[in-house]
Amino acid sequence: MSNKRKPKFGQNFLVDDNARHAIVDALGDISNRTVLEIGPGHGAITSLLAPRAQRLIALELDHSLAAELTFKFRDQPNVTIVQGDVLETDLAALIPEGTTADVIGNLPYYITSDILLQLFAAGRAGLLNRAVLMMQREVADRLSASPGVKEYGLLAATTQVNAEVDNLFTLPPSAFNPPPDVFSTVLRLHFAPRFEELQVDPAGFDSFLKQIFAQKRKTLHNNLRAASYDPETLAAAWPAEIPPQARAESLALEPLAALYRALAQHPRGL
Ligand SMILES: C[S@@+](CC[C@H](N)C(=O)[O-])C[C@H]1O[C@@H](n2cnc3c(N)ncnc32)[C@H](O)[C@@H]1O
Repeated sequence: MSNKRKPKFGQNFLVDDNARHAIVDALGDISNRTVLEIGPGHGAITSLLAPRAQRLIALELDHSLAAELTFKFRDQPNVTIVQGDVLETDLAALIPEGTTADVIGNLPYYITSDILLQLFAAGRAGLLNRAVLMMQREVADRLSASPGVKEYGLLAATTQVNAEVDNLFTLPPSAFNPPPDVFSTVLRLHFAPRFEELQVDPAGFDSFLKQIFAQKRKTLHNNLRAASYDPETLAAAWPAEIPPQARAESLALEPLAALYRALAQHPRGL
């Protein structure tokens, strides 16, 4: 079988010099930081990070690119190239104990959501401080959307309960070689899990968010009915601040957390 059409791991390499500087600058002072780079490719960002970071660990799935970078950075002892799948990598094992790391990456777009969930878990474990990530513009818009706008949904709520999000800048396809079909946006995340402040347990609130955002066209009430909450339980627990016909998409995290806490106190009928 020919290898010609084998999918190549979302490889669109950044060729815009201003953009690669802006991405690395967005991480701020990294002179005493451990930085994890996801998908270094040919090293467009890596070569700027190497002289700035105290320690740089770059995770690349593609064997030939990992070999190319290992050779390129062979004389820079603060740089480690790891060949492997980021999603199969235990990030904790890469970060010196008792410290936090920063993450940077022009992400392989086909696994953006999985990488984000992995980073949120590491953020909750207190392993990460901030991340500068490039992703497809539409996905970035969904992560950073506010309640009430059409892009707001499960991805925004999940992101914003784990991190503060800054939408930094957008690049056209021509910034890459080969050019992707989509525009790309760079976001900065500051990992700041809000579970304690919202008085919710992380795993339970995660599941609750999945239930209430399950069907966009349904009201919050009807999504909870579909998730097998009985009407009496919902009536007894419903906070006065949430209109009966509200959709989850129109509500901030605080009222959603209030509803979650109230439901947790009521026996749940089926
Ligand atoms: C969009 S390219 C970015 C390359 C380079 N950072 C740049 O800006 O030019 C994504 C990179 O992620 C790598 N990659 C894809 N899937 C990966 C995975 N599961 N784990 C680690 N790296 C991956 C690809 O091989 C590719 O080098």
